[in-house]
Amino acid sequence: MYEKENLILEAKHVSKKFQSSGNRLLTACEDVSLNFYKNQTLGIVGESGCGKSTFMRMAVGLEKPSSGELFFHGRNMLELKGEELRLNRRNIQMIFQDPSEAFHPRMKVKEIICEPLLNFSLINRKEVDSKARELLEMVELPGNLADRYPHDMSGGQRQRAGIARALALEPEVIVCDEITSSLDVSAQKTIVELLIKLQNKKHVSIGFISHDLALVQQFAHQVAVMYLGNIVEIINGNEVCVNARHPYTQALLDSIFDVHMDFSKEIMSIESEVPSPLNVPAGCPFRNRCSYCMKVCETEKPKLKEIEPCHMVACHRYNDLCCI
Ligand SMILES: Nc1ncnc2c1ncn2[C@@H]1O[C@H](COP(=O)(O)OP(=O)(O)OP(=O)(O)O)[C@@H](O)[C@H]1O
Repeated sequence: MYEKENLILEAKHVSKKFQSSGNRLLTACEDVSLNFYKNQTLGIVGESGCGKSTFMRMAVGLEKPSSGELFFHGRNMLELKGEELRLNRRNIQMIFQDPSEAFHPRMKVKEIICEPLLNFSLINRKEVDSKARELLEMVELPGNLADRYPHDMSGGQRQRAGIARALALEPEVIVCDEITSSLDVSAQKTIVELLIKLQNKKHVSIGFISHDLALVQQFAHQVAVMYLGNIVEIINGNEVCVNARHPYTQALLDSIFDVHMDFSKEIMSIESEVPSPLNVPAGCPFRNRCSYCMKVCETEKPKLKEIEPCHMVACHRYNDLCCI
C-alpha cells in the first residue's frame, strides 16, 4: 500500500516561517516530510495553531514553503509555472471548514459545484444542470438542491456540496481542513462514511486535518501528530490506541479515551502552555509539558526516527514508553 508507484504527493523537509511584528519570525512548520498515497487517508492531528493548515496549504499549492520541496508524481511542484501550474492545481483540491464562507452566497449550488469545471472548460454552460445533479447524487444529495442557495441548506448538506465541488475535477488528492468540526456527531459520522465510500470508488488520496484524534484514528490509514510545527509521531490509524509512543500522542489519547498506559509517571504537565511559535525552545518542542523530560531533551531536538515499519517517533525516550 505504501509502494513507490502509489505515491502521489511527497513533502520533503518543508518549513514555513512567517514574518511577524518587530521583525520576528514565526515558525508555523518545521522540517515536515509527509507522503500522500493513492487510495489512502493521511490524518494530521494536533492542537490549534500547531501548523496543520499551514502544512496542507503548502501541499495544495496555496502557500509557498520557506524551505523544502514538494513533488507531485516526482515532479517538483515549486518549479511549475503558468499553464503547467494551473493544470497541476486540478489534481489537488481543498475543502474548507466552513463552506458558507468559501461559497459565494449569491451563487446557486449548481453554479458553485460546477464552477471549477467551467473554469477549466471541461463543460459548457448548457451542461451545468445535468452535471450538477450528477455531482450532487455522487455525494448522496437530492439533485433538486442544485437550484438552492447555500444559506438554504444545512451545514452537513453544504459540506457535501463542498466535497462535490472538490471532486468535480476528479483530483488525485483532496485535503479536508477541519470539515467536520462545525457539525454535530451524527453529521460528522455520515460525512466520514461518505468520504470512505468515495475513496473506495475513486481511489483518491485524502489529507484530513483535525484536532480530533478519536475521530481521525477511526478511518485514517496513517496519522501524523503535530506539535508546535513539528511532526512528533507518524503511526497507522488502527495502531494509534495500542501502539502510540510519543508522550504527546499518549497524552492526547489519555484525555480522550482514559486508557491506562504503563507509565511510571503520569503525564500531568499537558496542562501547561504550548510555547509560542515566535520563541521555539531549544531541544524537544514538547519538553516543558513532558514528565519524561531529561537533560538531553533540553538541548537536543529528537529526530523523527522509524522505530518499526510505518511507525516514526521523535522522542529521546520512545523506548521507555510502551502501552499495555
Ligand atoms: N499568514 C500567516 N501569517 C502569520 N502567521 C500565520 C499565518 N498563518 C498561520 N500563522 C500562524 O502559524 C501558526 C500555525 O497556524 P495554523 O493555522 O497552520 O495552525 P492549525 O494547527 O491549522 O490551527 P487551527 O486548528 O486553529 O486552524 C499559528 O501560530 C498561526 O498564528
